[in-house]
Amino acid sequence: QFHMIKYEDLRWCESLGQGSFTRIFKGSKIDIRDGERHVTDVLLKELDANHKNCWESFFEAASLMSQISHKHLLLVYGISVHRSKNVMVQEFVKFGALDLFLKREGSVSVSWKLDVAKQLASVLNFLEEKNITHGNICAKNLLLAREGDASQGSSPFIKLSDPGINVTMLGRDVVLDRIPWVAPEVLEAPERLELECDKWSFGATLWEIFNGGQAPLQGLDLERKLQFYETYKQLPSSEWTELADLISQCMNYQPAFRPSCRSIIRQLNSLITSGTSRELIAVKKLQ
Ligand SMILES: N#Cc1ccc(Nc2nc(N)cc(-n3ccc(CO)n3)n2)cc1
Repeated sequence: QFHMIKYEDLRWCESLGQGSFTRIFKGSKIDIRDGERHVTDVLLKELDANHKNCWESFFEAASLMSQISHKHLLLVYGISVHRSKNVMVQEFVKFGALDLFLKREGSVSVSWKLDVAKQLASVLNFLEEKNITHGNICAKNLLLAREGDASQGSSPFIKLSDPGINVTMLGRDVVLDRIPWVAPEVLEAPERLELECDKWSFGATLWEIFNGGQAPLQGLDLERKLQFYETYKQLPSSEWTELADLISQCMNYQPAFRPSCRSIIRQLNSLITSGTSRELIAVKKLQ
């Protein structure tokens, strides 16, 4: 179910960092099509050799992404296996991960943030309709294909990345470190990863988007992160009550009480109307 790419058709360029058990590089792939040489920018995601036992899960995650297509789902060109290297070859998304962009950019408009949130909600709705759980929704896995520029009125465009190695394959500490993105019920039973888990993670990701890409509960050690769930805590709420309400609805400790994607999209639409007028009033006050 995968296009196999020949190792010799790939070129590695600079390293771009690492995820859990993976390293990512900018690269290029070379295709010869109708006698012409085509060079395409790609993102090469290498699975650490010492985690070879996860390679099925690594590729399974990617194959999920390549069996369905959606404008906000990252395109996976295929995989390349060569000696001890397992590599996933993805489309290179121009502006990289959203969390780093938000940290770098600092101030993007409320409508920019809501536009990104709505795009994420729409791809989650698409996955929900196919009864597919992503399992690793967070700002780091949202890639920015278009920056969008408020002054030019062009809007951002995001792509949801592959979920990476399945949470059932990860050690407990890695799962604990994913608090507060990982739904509480997944801690108890990782195999019970269900659609509702993505709603919880959506709430944590919305919090990131409206907090400048800062990681929620950053700096808490694993013990304190676990206590956060054991004492049913909520993330610090925004002054914007409607936004805070949506985040806490998504981050409901009872999975069944979390809103449907349609409800999330409806609530985002009403935030967009109230949010942009709030912003206009704020701007008028400044003038
Ligand atoms: N400076 C800079 C810069 C870095 C990366 C890209 N592009 C890109 N393309 C992808 N397909 C995936 C990713 N990822 C980044 C983190 C993860 C974790 O999942 N993925 N980055 C563009 C600019």
